[in-house]
Amino acid sequence: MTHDVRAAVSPAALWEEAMHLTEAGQLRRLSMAFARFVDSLGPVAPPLLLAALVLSELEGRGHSCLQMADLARDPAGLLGWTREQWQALAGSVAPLPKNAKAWAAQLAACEQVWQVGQFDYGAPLVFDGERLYLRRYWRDETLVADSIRARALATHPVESTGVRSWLDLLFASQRVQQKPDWQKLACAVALRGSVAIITGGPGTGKTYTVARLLALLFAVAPDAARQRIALAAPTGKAAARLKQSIDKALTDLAERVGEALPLRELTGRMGAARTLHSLLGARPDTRSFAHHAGNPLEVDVLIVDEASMVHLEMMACLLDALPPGATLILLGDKDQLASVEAGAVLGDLCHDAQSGGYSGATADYVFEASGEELPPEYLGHGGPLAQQTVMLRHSRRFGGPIGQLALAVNAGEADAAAAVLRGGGAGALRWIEGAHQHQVVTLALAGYQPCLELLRAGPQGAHEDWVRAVLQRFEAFRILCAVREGEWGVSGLNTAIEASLRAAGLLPRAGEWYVGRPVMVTRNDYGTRVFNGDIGLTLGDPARPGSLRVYFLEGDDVRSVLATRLRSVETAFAMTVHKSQGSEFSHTVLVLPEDRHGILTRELVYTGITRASTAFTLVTPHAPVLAEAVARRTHRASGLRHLIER
Ligand SMILES: Nc1ncnc2c1ncn2[C@@H]1O[C@H](COP(=O)(O)OP(=O)(O)OP(=O)(O)O)[C@@H](O)[C@H]1O
Repeated sequence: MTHDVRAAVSPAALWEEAMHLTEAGQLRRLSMAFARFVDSLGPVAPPLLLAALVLSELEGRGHSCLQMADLARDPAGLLGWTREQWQALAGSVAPLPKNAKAWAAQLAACEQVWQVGQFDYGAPLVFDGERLYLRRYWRDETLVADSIRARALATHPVESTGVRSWLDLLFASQRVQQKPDWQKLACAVALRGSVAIITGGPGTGKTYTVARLLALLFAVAPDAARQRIALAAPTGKAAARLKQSIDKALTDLAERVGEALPLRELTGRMGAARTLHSLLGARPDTRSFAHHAGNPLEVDVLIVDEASMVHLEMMACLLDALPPGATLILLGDKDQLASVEAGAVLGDLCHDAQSGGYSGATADYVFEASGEELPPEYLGHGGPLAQQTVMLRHSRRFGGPIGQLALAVNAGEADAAAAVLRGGGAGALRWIEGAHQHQVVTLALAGYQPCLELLRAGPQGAHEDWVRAVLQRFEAFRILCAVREGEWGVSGLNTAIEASLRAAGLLPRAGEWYVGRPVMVTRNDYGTRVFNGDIGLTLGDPARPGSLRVYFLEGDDVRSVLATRLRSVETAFAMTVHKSQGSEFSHTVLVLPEDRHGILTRELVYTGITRASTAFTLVTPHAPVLAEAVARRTHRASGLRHLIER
C-alpha cells in the first residue's frame, strides 16, 4: 500500500487502494462497483471517482448525500477511517481540490454529474447546492422537501371560538397543569394545517394528544361521518401498539365527553393500524408500491407513529401517495436512532422543535384557538414547518430514575448519567462495569426464566390465552446489543444464552427449531405476512402434534405461522438496539462493547434506555465507553432542511 500522496495519478492506483480498504472491511464492494460504473461512462476526473466511492460508502452508513464541506474538512472522520487510510486512497488521485469550493467546481463540471438547474441528460450523480447525491436520493429528498413545504404552507382558517371550547372539554381532566399545555397547543397547531409533527420522549403523551386531536377533527369537520382516518407505523408491533393506545384513549374520552360527541362511532370506524408497507400496498420483488401520486391513498387524515424509524425512501413514497388535501400527522421521538437505511427524516424535520421558532402569527393563532400562551423564549424565526411542529416536554410515565438517566444522556451529560446509574435508582438501575460475557448470560437466565417456565407448564385453559401470556412474559425482558458480531454482539450472545438455557434444562437440548426459540424476522415476506423486525416465539402446534409454529403478538391479538414457512429469521434472545425501536420491555439490558469504529452514539444509548419501563441494566466490559458514546452524536449528511427552506 502506498502512503506517498505524490505517487500515482491514475484510476488504477485508486482501484488498488480501494481494494485494500475493501479487504480490510472498511469499504463496501458495492461502493467500488459504483465508482467503476461512473468510470465506465466516459473520460472522468479522478477526484470524481474518489467522491463517488465516498458518496456510495456514506449511503451505506445512512447519509443521503456528500457535503462538500465535509469532504474538504474531515473525510476520514466522516468514514470512520484512520487518517492514513484516507491519505492512501486520496493520495492515489492527488492533487485533490483544496477546499469545498474547489471540490464543488470540479465535481459540478463533470459530465457524469447533473448540476441542478442545468440541462438534465440523466447523469447518475446530482449536484445541488453544496451537495453531491446519488440520483435516487436527490429525487427522494426533493420530493419530501417539496411536499412537506407545500403542506406546511397550506394552513387554513379555523373557527377559533368553537375549537377553544372543544379543546377545553377534551383536556378538562388535566391532573398536572404545566404551562403552556403543549398537548393542547399541538392539537391547535395540527388542526389548521395539512401536516403536523408532534415529537417528544417516551410517555410525553403523543398518543394521548393525537387521540384528542382525532376527537377535535371529528368535532369540527363539516362532514364528520365521512372522514377517513388511517393509522400506520413502520412495524407491525408499533402499529398494533398505536391502535391499542388510541382506542383506549378514545374510550376513556368517550365516557368523559358523553353525548357531546359520538366518539364510540369514531373508534368503530377507524380500521386497524397498518404497517407503512401494507398501507402503501407493497408488492413482492419490487420497491414500488400500489399507491403513488397516480393512485393515491383514500384517506383524509393519516397518523404515522414511530416516525423516527421512517427512512427517506419510505417517506418519499408515503408523501407521493398522500392526496394533497389529506392531513399528515407524524408522531415520534426526534432523539431516537434514525433508521438503518439512508436519511434521518424526523430528526431533520424537527430541527427547530426544541427551540420552537414560532412566529408572532402562530403565537396569536394558538392563543385564540387554545387559550395557551407561547412563552417568549419559544418565539423566533423558524420556517413554515417549525410553525407546524410541537415538542411535548413533560413525561408522565418516565419521570423516575430511568427518565432521569435518559435525560442526562440526551443532554450529553455523561458524568450525570454515570452518577444516576451508580445511584441505582432505588433498584431500577444497574451498571455492570468491567463485565464478562457470563454476566449477561446470567441476566438472560433470570430474565427469560418466568417465560420459559410458563411455557413448560403448558396451557391450563384456552390455548390462545396461554400463548398470549407466554408472549407477554417474553416481552418483559430483552437484551439489546449495539453490534451484531462478536462476543458482545447479537450473534455471540444468542449462542451463549441458548447454550446456557439448554444446560439449565429450560430449553430442549438440540435442534435449530425448538419449543421456546424466539425469532426475529429479517426480511419482509408477503406470503406469510411477516415483516422485517417482527418477533415471535416458537411453540408446539396444537392442531398438529410434533410440528412447530411461531406465534406473534400484535396488541392483544395472537397470530401464528408454521415454523417451516419462515425462511429469513434469526434467534432473538438478544437483538440490536436498532431493531428494538417501537418496543418496550419491563427490564432492558443494554450491552455496550468497546467501540473501535465510532458506532456507539448518544442516540443509540438513549434509544436503548428508553426501551425500559421498570428496570434498566447497562453492561460495559470497558467503563469509559459510556462517556465516549454519550459524547458522540449521530451525524447524517442530508440536504432536507436546506431544500425545505429554500
Ligand atoms: N395530559 C395528560 N393527563 C393525564 N394523563 C396523561 C396525559 N398525557 C399523557 N397521559 C398518560 O401518560 C401515559 C403516556 O402517554 P402516551 O402513551 O400518550 O405517551 P407517548 O408519548 O405516546 O409514549 P410512547 O412514546 O412511549 O408511545 C399514558 O398513560 C397517558 O394516558
